[in-house]
Amino acid sequence: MRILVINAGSSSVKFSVFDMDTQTTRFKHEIEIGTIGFKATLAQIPVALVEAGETRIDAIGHRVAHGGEHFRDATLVDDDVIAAIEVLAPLAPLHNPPALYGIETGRIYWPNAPQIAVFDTAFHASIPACAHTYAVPQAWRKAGLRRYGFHGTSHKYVMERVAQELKASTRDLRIISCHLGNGASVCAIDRGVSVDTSMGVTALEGLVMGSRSGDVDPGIFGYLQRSLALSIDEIENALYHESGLTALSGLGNDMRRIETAAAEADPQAQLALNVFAYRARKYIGAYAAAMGGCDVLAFTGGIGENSASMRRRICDRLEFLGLYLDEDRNSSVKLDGFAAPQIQQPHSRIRVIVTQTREQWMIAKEVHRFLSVQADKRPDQLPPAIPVAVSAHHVHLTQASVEALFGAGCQLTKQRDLSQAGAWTAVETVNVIGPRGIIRSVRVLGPCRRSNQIEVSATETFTLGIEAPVRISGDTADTPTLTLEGPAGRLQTNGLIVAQRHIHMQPEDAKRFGLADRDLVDVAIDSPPRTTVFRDVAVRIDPQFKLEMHIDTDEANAAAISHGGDGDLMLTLCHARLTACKPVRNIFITTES
Ligand SMILES: Nc1ncnc2c1ncn2[C@@H]1O[C@H](COP(=O)(O)OP(=O)(O)O)[C@@H](O)[C@H]1O
Ligand SMILES: CC(=O)OP(=O)(O)O
Ligand SMILES: [Mg+2]
Repeated sequence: MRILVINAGSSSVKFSVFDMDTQTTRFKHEIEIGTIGFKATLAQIPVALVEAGETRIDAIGHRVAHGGEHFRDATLVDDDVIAAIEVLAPLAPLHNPPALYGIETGRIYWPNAPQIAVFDTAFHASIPACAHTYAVPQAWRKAGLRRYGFHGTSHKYVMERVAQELKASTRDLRIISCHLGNGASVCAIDRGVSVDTSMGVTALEGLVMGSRSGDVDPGIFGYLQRSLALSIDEIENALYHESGLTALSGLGNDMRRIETAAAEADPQAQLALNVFAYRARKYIGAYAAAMGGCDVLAFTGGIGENSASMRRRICDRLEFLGLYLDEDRNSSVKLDGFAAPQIQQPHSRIRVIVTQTREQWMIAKEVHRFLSVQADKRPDQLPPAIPVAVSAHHVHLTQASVEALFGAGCQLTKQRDLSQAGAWTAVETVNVIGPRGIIRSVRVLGPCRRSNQIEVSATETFTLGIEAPVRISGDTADTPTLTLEGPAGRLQTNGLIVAQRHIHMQPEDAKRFGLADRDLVDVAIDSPPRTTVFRDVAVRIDPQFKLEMHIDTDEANAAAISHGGDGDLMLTLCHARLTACKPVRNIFITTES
């Protein structure tokens, strides 16, 4: 299959043709938008392809910057999708209109090729509410005002490439990805998912960019309107087109030119570099705090890839995080092929990696995957129903904790077996104590484990007064600490999680469904009048497992599944079905090779 990918950025249009059978790039080209505008630039694509002999196109992938609330995955473009992208255009005025024009071009020149939109915002759908919510009136938030974030395809590629380079799983890494191009953003990627990013509801927030301001005080709008009599359109236009490096340097948006002028003692150019670097450094510090640490700092985008001196400026004063750049390695970075060199000193706690971004390749992979899933989605292949069980709050304990809570030498007493082989409820219960409140008589599950794990619903984290991460069972690194109380004593322990909804299945089930461990799937539970589709359901595969989906009490309540209150655990209550035979995505994809 040959896929044409069109990536309409704010300063350039990049397009490539990939052969997915051989996993090779057949053709790639980039045109600066410059003064001719995006329409004239995009019109050159068919011409360039014909000249290169690339006339066979089986499918077209489009980078669409803004997908809003609705588009979390690659989507087949039809009239409704075009209309939805148009509606979002005011939130991405530099990006969605060129993407739409690219789609129109595709329809005219390759009318038989399916067109698939891949959204910048999709990778950031995982950002938690505390990071995506603006503290503004509810009516505005209802109207869709929230952090969406952009450059998601690029940040996702950086995550995968970094993990591959370090021979690590993305689930073990906290990555801060800096995409520094004409548009620029930073992303905090915590164990495989985006948890914060510097761009917001529009691609105007965050870092200083080529011609965009990045963060400003929202108070300036009223001030500029009243004091300088500027209209909203004038203010917005200036923030998009006449700000950033262009405004600070007075030399335009080209970082090379600004660096040259700064070296020749131009004070405006020097200020531009300092403001750019300072803002980036500030976000890196903030995201290290957001993730409780950082393992990798990655640079990509035209500036991140090419400007050793900007990387140096940004990393200066990050030594307190344990980040020590190696000056020689930094200044001798060569990104031939798919190189991803490490440029930190040997004793640096944080690895610093530079890599070219590969947005077009990522989009081609998404398109290919999307079309393969479509091909497999025949109704007769839909898998059978999956039993659903609801887990109430419960704890898993180590033997040492059992003794601390119930007395020296105490062993848990089995109450009854649970549906998953080897798991049982114990007679014992504990009180779970947080800074704000207590959950009493929480059931202990056996057998003992290697670490303590306390599973509560998101609602109950408010009772406790502690914020808990959504995690797959067993993944308790860096989880909050609280107090457990038993008849023989109290114990401070970490391990508080809200369990990620998941499906247990055997390898044979997985094969039948075409799924791999840790794939994320969409699952529908038909429970009228509150039929619910759960997304981000993790697949867990083990020969010991029995096919069963587990949700918590909050999720059961949302889907109107009656589960007999907080005490009951794991009774099969209803059935769910996968909405497709293929994963939506995998939580911890590490390599593309
Ligand atoms: N060798 C270099 N040194 C410094 N900056 C560079 C270099 N090469 C490219 N850049 C900068 O990269 C930016 C463009 O980045 P790019 O990622 O290609 O843009 P876009 O966001 O349009 O995709 C420009 O500011 C350009 O000056
Ligand atoms: C979202 C954005 O700013 O993209 P680009 O860097 O391609 O302009
Ligand atoms: Mg870019």
